[in-house]
Amino acid sequence: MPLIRSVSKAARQLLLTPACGCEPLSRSVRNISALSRQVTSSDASFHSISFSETDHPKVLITGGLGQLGVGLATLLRKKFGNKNVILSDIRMPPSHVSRSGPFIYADILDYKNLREIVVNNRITWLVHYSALLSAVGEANVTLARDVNITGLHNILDICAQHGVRLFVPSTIGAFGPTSPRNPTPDLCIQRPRTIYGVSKVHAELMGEYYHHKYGLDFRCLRYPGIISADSQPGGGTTDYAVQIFHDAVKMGKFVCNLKADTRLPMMFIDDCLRATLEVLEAPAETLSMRTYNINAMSFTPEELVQEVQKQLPDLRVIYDVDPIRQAIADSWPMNFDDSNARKDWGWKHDYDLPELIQTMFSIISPDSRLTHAN
Ligand SMILES: NC(=O)c1ccc[n+]([C@@H]2O[C@H](COP(=O)([O-])OP(=O)(O)OC[C@H]3O[C@@H](n4cnc5c(N)ncnc54)[C@H](O)[C@@H]3O)[C@@H](O)[C@H]2O)c1
Ligand SMILES: C[C@@H](O)[C@H](N)C(=O)O
Repeated sequence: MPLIRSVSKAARQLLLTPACGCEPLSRSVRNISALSRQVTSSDASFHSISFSETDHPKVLITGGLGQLGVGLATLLRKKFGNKNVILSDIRMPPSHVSRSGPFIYADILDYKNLREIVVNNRITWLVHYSALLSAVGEANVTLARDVNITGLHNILDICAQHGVRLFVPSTIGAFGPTSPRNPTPDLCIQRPRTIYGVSKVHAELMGEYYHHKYGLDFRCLRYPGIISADSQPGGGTTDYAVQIFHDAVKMGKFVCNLKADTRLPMMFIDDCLRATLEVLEAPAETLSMRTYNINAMSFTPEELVQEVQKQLPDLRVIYDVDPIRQAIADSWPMNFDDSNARKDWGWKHDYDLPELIQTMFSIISPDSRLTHAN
């Protein structure tokens, strides 16, 4: 069985080189042959991997041209070196992204191409950011199902077969109207009402199942709505909390598509990306779970407007509620309980609402423009 031999060799190397950050593969060596996707013996010799050449992980980020990927690549490249972090997406990278480090075309629905990229680049960590977000997903359920569920299956199989540590973000959207909403704990009823939420619960459960069954080193954080100054959100329900800063500065006017009293958990991007690196680096024995809530702040549009108006008192706000986004927001947590993340691997946010406002306005000046990754 050449596949078993090559995986056993990789497992031995992993055990000898813990600095690569990968968990022992003993369980996956026992179980990997049970993986549903058939791997031929010629594939198996192609898979032969060694992590002993480097102390740094070799990272692939899928869906890397969205709101979060470029920022994460910048953070990881500072720590692990430019050539060790590859951004990928199906869109054309803007020139500043191409110049900043390796970029590769990768469609997560193309299993063979994805596997080739992982193998040829000796990937040891994969951050799976490709997804259709909540509002865009409701507008195109079939595509959301393909990208968020079929795409995830490709990622899971490839990572399990090649001993790759896998990070998949989940979301406040993985909860639904029957979940406790204030606060929402890690373990409770999850019955989301969006294809986005359904696909994220599926990702959480499949990742945890592959961890237990095949030893996949799966790590998952449920992000709140993420607020960034220099990258554009990709079509979610929490997008208003980014847009308000730009519209306030450029136009002095903001049209809010959620009701004034809609409370949602939110986080500044720097906290989100640091949490991602921290959980990826956390020793496996500190992780009592594989899927954690992380939290920072929680506010309503009205509260955010009040804070923004302290900086720009002339800002005018109109509420023009989008019923689809409002129904989604009304089914999501108002506050997140992230006590397990704080206890297990020391999670601590840096940005509350005042620091967020100060930082956003220090980046977005009247002369600034949103950086469009597309
Ligand atoms: N931004 C947030 O507020 C937030 C909150 C919670 C969770 N998340 C999760 O974090 C991840 C990244 O979020 P984001 O805001 O950067 O998303 P985004 O929508 O901005 O970017 C997603 C990227 O996926 C890419 N993509 C789509 N189809 C693809 C395919 N077939 N193959 C490869 N790539 C494909 C898109 O081109 C896009 O660049 C997502 O999984 C999202 O669910 C984000
Ligand atoms: C919350 C998160 O998953 C995303 N920003 C959305 O609103 O869809």
